[in-house]
Amino acid sequence: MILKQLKPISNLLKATKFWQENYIILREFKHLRKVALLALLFTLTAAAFEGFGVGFLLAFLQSLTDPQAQPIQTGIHWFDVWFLGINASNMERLYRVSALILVVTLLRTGFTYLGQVYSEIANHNLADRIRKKLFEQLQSLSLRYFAKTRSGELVNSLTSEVNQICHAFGITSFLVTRSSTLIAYVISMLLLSWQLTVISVMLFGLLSAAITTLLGRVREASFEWSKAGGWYASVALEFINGIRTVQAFATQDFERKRFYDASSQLKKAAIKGLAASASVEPLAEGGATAILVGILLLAFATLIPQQQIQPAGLLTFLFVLFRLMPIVRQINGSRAQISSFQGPLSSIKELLKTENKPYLIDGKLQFSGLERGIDFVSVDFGYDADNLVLHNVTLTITKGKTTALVGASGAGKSTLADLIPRFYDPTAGQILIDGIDLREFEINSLRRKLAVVSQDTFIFNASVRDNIAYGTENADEKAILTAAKLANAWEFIEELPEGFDTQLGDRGVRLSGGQRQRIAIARALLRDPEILILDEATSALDSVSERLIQESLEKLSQGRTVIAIAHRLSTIVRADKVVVLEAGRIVEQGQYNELLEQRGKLWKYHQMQHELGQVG
Ligand SMILES: Nc1ncnc2c1ncn2[C@@H]1O[C@H](COP(=O)(O)OP(=O)(O)OP(=O)(O)O)[C@@H](O)[C@H]1O
Repeated sequence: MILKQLKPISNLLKATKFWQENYIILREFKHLRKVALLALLFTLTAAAFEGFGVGFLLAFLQSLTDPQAQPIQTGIHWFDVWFLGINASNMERLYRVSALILVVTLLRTGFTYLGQVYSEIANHNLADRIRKKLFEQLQSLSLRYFAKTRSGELVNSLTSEVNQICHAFGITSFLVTRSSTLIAYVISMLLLSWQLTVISVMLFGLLSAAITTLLGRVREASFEWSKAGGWYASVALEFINGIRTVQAFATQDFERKRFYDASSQLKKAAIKGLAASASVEPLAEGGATAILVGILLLAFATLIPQQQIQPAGLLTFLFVLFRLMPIVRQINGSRAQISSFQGPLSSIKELLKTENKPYLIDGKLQFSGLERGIDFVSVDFGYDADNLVLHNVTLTITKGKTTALVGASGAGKSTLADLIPRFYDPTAGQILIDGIDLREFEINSLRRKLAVVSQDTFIFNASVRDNIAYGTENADEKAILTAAKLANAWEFIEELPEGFDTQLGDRGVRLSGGQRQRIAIARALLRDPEILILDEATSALDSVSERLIQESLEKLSQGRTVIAIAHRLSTIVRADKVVVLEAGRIVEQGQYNELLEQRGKLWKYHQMQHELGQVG
């Protein structure tokens, strides 16, 4: 009901520049409107009590300074008789008004507390919603986006910048609280002396304009600060993730310099931002004090001699003005803080925007299984528009057969394989599954039938069991054990301190390359995929590990459609089809022995590896 009546106000708000610039975040308030409205209601009630308090204070001061004067009245008869005691003695009035001041103060502080609590609830709910929105956004983006964006910047936005935004909205609601108190005070001041109020408002207006100029500098500094924060997080993350390489290449000094530079830049940007933001409050306070003194002198020189204001009125006016000063200071301080959050706010808004990001548009068809095969028809692909990595690739991957991709490093083998789970979409041409364009299938229904095994499989910070069962819902213990055994992983899992319960990843045991691969194979076996993409390990494994992995891969491949990226030809001798890629083009395809007989590209690779002793 109330919400409907607020519609014209919300329409007006939507027309403002502020709304249009911050729409992407403000729209989240739609889900928090009840809490936000309660916060506003409590805040306004607290401000109203602040105004009543001033009125009662005037009555109190009048009883003290001028007992003979006509008592101050509200015009509400029962209230004036019962609460203000207009018919009672001066002492009695003093007691009643004192009690009223006490009650009003208690109510004011109570409502201020409720206002603050509810606005904090709104802020934290907002931060929670934004964090989840960012997560959804990142999950729906194509891998193209991640290839171009620094992970440190993303981590910085997801952690520190979201918190800063939450803080910014906390400050905004504080600003609303203080502004409504300010309005209550200005109304009380107007009732006490409109002349003094007009002069005060004009002077404070001038002060505010001066401060606004200063806030421009704060805003600018905040952008630099946010940029430096993102860069620092990137450097820190790279240093931690690359610690092995750093140590192996003895590049500690280089990394130290990079880290120190990023940290110093962050320090400089932070100091610059804070110095600009901190200069606002002293300026506001100095200006406000000068205004207060000026008004005091003016009142004594003109209004009191002309009897335009009584001493009790002037005292109350000055009391209000005195209480107003910290409020004006706080309002300006909050404005400065809000300006300093413009940098993070703009990063988050940028991240939430949808129009400038690559998405994979989901299809509608459910993929229920492969019937014939996958066809690449004149497929071109480039990570960026003017740099094609695959050129005119036409290829058939037949159901139940193994298709091996061979070629020099950088030829485009992994890129070609990445198009099948739709990590990327072709720049031109089509990929057909049983004659239907891949893009028509719902992505997850397709990916559920597919598994990728590569050496850089991500091991999660979880138990061995959970790592194997990752991506397979409701996997039972027996199936996990069978998968681990078939993948030849059980032997080393058994040796781990807590077997299946051993924690892996960040905080747990680190696995060797071969062990990681066997976990990946077990994960894929449990998933029981129809289509299997095998990206063979490039690093040399010892002959025992290699034999174990080869053996488990053969078990995994049985009865499935396999796309194998091979570096050592020995692993694909038995493939049904071999596709040779060179600089993104298919240069040969056919059966292994037939291609060897043609003495073309595959034969050359074969010869080279034969010399190295990698094929028989
Ligand atoms: N995320 C990416 N962003 C931009 N370019 C990329 C990306 N990944 C790969 N490339 C480029 O695409 C080309 C093909 O790379 P791809 O990884 O497909 O080759 P590959 O044949 O699998 O190589 P390798 O055998 O070394 O794994 C390379 O020139 C590479 O630099």
